[in-house]
Amino acid sequence: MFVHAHPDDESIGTGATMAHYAATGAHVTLVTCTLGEEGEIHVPDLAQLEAAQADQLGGYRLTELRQALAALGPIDHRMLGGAGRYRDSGMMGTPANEHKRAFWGADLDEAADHLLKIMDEVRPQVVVTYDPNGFYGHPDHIQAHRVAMRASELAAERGFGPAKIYWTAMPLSVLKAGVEALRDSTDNPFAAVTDVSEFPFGTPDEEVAACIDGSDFHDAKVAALKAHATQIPDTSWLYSIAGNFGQEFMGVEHYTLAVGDRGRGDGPYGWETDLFAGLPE
Ligand SMILES: CC(=O)N[C@H]1[C@@H](O[C@@H]2[C@H](O)[C@H](O)[C@@H](O)[C@H](O)[C@H]2O)O[C@H](CO)[C@@H](O)[C@@H]1O
Ligand SMILES: [Zn+2]
Repeated sequence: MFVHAHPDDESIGTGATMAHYAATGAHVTLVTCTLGEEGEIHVPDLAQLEAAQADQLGGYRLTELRQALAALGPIDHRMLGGAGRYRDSGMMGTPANEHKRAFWGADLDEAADHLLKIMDEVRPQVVVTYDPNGFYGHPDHIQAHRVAMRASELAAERGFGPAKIYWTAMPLSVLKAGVEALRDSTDNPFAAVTDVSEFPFGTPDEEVAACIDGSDFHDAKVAALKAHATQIPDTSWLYSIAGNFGQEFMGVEHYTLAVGDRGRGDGPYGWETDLFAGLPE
């Protein structure tokens, strides 16, 4: 089960992992917490859907999300509390944080109860969400982390908690390699970056627990990103990295292990190659 904040996060952060496990026949559930109503719009013809005008972007992003999931494989998709229950809170400190339905202001136990109901039905062995900083500090990502962890705690009290909980992560070695790979690129989005510590994310390699190689699903992930056209323009840094550093960046996704026991792993830090490592077959 993947718990994500907005339509597009599932593809950007865990698209290759989701496609990998969907292809193995695992039951992959995605829970999306908001419709992304406050997002930018990189498709000029749709500019008037923005929150300040028609305020229809959320509904449109749900169609983008469904198209993205079709590219990733059979995915059981749920909206937390039903579509429209929680609203995209906007970037930290913006007025949208105060909207009466903003996810950032949601009652934690009420939101966790919505997720608990899905967990009781699906009984996930593994849950994937963000770290306490929401990977990069977005309020909806931080709240998604809190709701996922609270629901998992309540599920465990009821005897159906997940055996393992992972948080998305970007190893510093991969960040460094990505910045280096783009250094001579004409459209280097990170040209101003002098040190990877400037990024709001990045995990020391020794703290990473799992590296899921979904390179076989690189194209599926790119197709899913393309589906999110209002958020990810063709000029996005995501694609420039794909061109210069694609397989490693786009097809391989990393995680820290927040709950559960690590299974057998590879390499200098014993990174698991399977999120189900160590669980009974
Ligand atoms: C990947 C992700 O979480 N995207 C969020 C994020 O989008 C950012 C936002 O539009 C910001 O204004 C841009 O400068 C930045 O480039 C975007 O990544 O926040 C949006 C508003 O909450 C959200 O809709 C989007 O899914
Ligand atoms: Zn997001």
